[in-house]
Amino acid sequence: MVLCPVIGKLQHKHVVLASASPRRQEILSNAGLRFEVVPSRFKEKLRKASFATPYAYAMETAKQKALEVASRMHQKDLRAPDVVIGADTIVVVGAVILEKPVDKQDAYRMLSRLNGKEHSVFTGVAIVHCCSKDGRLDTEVSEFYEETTVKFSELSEELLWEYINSGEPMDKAGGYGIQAQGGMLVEYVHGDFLNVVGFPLNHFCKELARLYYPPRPEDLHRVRHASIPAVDTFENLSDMEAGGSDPGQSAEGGRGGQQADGDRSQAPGAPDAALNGADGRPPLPAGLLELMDGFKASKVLFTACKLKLFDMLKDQGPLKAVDIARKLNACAGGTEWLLDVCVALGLLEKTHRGYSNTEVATLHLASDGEHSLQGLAEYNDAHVWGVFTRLGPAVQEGADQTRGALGVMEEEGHLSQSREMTLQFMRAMHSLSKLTAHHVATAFDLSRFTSACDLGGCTGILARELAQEYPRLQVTVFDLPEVTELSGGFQRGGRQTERIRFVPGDFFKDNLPEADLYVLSRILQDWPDDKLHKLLSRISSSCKPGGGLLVAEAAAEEKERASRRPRLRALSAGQPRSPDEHRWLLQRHGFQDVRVARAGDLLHVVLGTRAVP
Ligand SMILES: O=c1[nH]cc([C@@H]2O[C@H](COP(=O)(O)OP(=O)(O)OP(=O)(O)O)[C@@H](O)[C@H]2O)c(=O)[nH]1
Repeated sequence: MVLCPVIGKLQHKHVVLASASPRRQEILSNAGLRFEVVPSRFKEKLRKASFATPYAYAMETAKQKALEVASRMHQKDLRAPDVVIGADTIVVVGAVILEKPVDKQDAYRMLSRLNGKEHSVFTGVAIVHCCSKDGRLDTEVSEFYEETTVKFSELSEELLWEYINSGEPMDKAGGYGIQAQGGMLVEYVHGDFLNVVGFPLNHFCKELARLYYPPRPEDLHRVRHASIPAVDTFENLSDMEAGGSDPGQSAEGGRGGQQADGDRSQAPGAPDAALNGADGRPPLPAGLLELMDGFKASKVLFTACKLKLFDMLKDQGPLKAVDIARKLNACAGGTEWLLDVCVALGLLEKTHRGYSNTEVATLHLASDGEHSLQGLAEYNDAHVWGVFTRLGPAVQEGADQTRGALGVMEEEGHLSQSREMTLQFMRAMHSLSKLTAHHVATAFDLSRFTSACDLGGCTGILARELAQEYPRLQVTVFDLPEVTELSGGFQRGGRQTERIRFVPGDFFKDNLPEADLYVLSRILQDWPDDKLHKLLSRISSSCKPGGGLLVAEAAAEEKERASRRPRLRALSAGQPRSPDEHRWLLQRHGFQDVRVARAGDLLHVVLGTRAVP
C-alpha cells in the first residue's frame, strides 16, 4: 500500500538508499518505497569546525554519502540509478557533535554528556537525482535537515554501564537507540521521533512533494503546503499535471490548512474542513474570527493576572465565585463572567466545588513559581498593550522604521520613568529569561572561561545559570544603576550567588568590567545599527585576544522570521537578525571562529573568539 502518493512518484524509478542503517531501510520500506540498498563508502571525516552549524555538517555528510554511491554505480555500469538517498544522523549537546561511539568508553563519555540534559538530534538528508549523459554523470541534489529535541532522565552509572554492556549503543548516533532499550533513558521528545531513529520520513515526503508537485505560479497564492498535502489534494494536483481541473480550490479545502510559514496554528483564512460547504457558500473563516477576538483573550488573561486570581486559587482553590468576588473585593456578577471566560480559555477548571487553576496556570501564571510568566503578562498589559494601540497612526505617519512600524522598542525609555515601571520591565525580563537562560548557558561549552560579564544582565538570571553550569566562573552583571539597585529583590540564595556581582553602569558610556567572556543576551535586537556597532566596538576593545563574545538573540532563521511571534514582536522591536547576520557582525568587530547554535525553541546563540588585533 502506498499511503502517501508522493512515494508512488518514485515507484517506477530506480531508487537507491545509500545507507547501511537497518533503521533507515525499515522506515522507508514501511512507507511503501521500493529501493535497492547500496551502503556508502564515504568516510565520515568532514571537518566539523568548518561548518557554520551542526546541521550543515549533517547535510553535507548525507550528500557526500549519496554522491559516492551515485558515482560508484555510474562508474561500474556506466548507468546511474534515477535517485540516490543519503542520510546522516548526529546528536548535538551544547556545542559538541556526537556520532556513533567507537568503543564502550566512548559510548560512556557520550551517554554521560547526555545524562539529565536536553540535546538535539539532527538528520541531514540528501536526495540526489542522477542522469547519465554521454557517459558523464549529472546530478541534482536537494537537501534538508530535521531537528528533534530529546531529554534524558538523570541516570545512574550502573544503569549507563548496563545499557552499554547490552551492546545497543555501538551503531547509534549519540550512543543510544530510542526505538529500543534506549527509549527507557528518555524523558521526553519534541519533534519527529523517526528523525531520532535515523530518517525524518514526514519531512522527506514534504520534500518529495515540493520536488514533484511544484505549484504553478498562479496557484502560489492559494496552495500553501506546510504539511504533506492530503491524498485528495495530490490527486487533484496530478490531474493538473495531466491538464485536469483547477486544483487550487480543492487544495484549499483539503487538510493542508497550515500556514507555509511554519506556524502550527490554522491560517486565518483557512476553512475548517468539516464546514467546507458543498453548496458554493464560502466556508466559515474560523481562524479569522479567532484573530478578531485575540485581543479580548489577552485582556482577560492580563486582568486575571493583575487581580492575582491565579495566586489565590493556587493557595486556596477550589473556591466558589462568590467567595472569590469577596476576596477580590469585586462585583460577584463581573467576577463570575471573568472566571467563566478563564475556564473557556483553559486557564481555570470548574467543578461542583468551585474554580481552580489548570496546571498551566499554576505553573506559569501564579506569581511565585519558578516558571512564572506573571511579570511578562503584567508588562504587556501595562505597556505593550498601549504601544500597539498606536499601530494605525504609526503605519500611516511612518515612525522610525529601523525599530519596527511602531518606532519604539517595547523596553525603551521606561527605565528612567518610574521605579514601578523599571520594576515591571525587570519582572518581564526575569520571566522571559527564566525560560531561556539554561539553553543560552549550555548552547556551547564555556568551561574555558574563568570570568564573564553579562552586559544588560538585568536581574542576573543568566548569570546565575552560568555560575551554576561552570563552577570556576565568576560572573559580573553590568546594567544601569536604576536596574542594579533593584536587582536584589530578585535574588535567591545558593552557593553560586557568591560568584556573581552586580556592577552599575551604562554600556554605551562607562568602562566595561574586565572579563574573559562578554555576554549579550537579547540586547542587540533592541538597538538600531549605529548603536549596535558602537556597542560591539566597545566590547571588542575591552575583550582580550582569546576572550569570547556570546550573543543570544531571538531565533530568526528564514523560515522563522516569517512566523507569527517574531513578526508581531518586529512591529515594536524591529526585524530580528538572522544567525548569519550575527556571525558577520561579530567577524566585522574582530571576532573569529564564530559558531552558531540553537538555544531551545526561542533563541539562537553565537560565540566568537577575539582575534589578535
Ligand atoms: O535513537 C537512535 N539514534 C540513532 C540511530 C542510528 O544511528 C545511526 C546514525 O549513524 P549514521 O547517520 O552515520 O548512519 P549509519 O548507521 O552509519 O549508516 P550509513 O550507511 O547511512 O552511514 C543510524 O543508523 C541510525 O539509525 C538509531 O538507530 N536510534
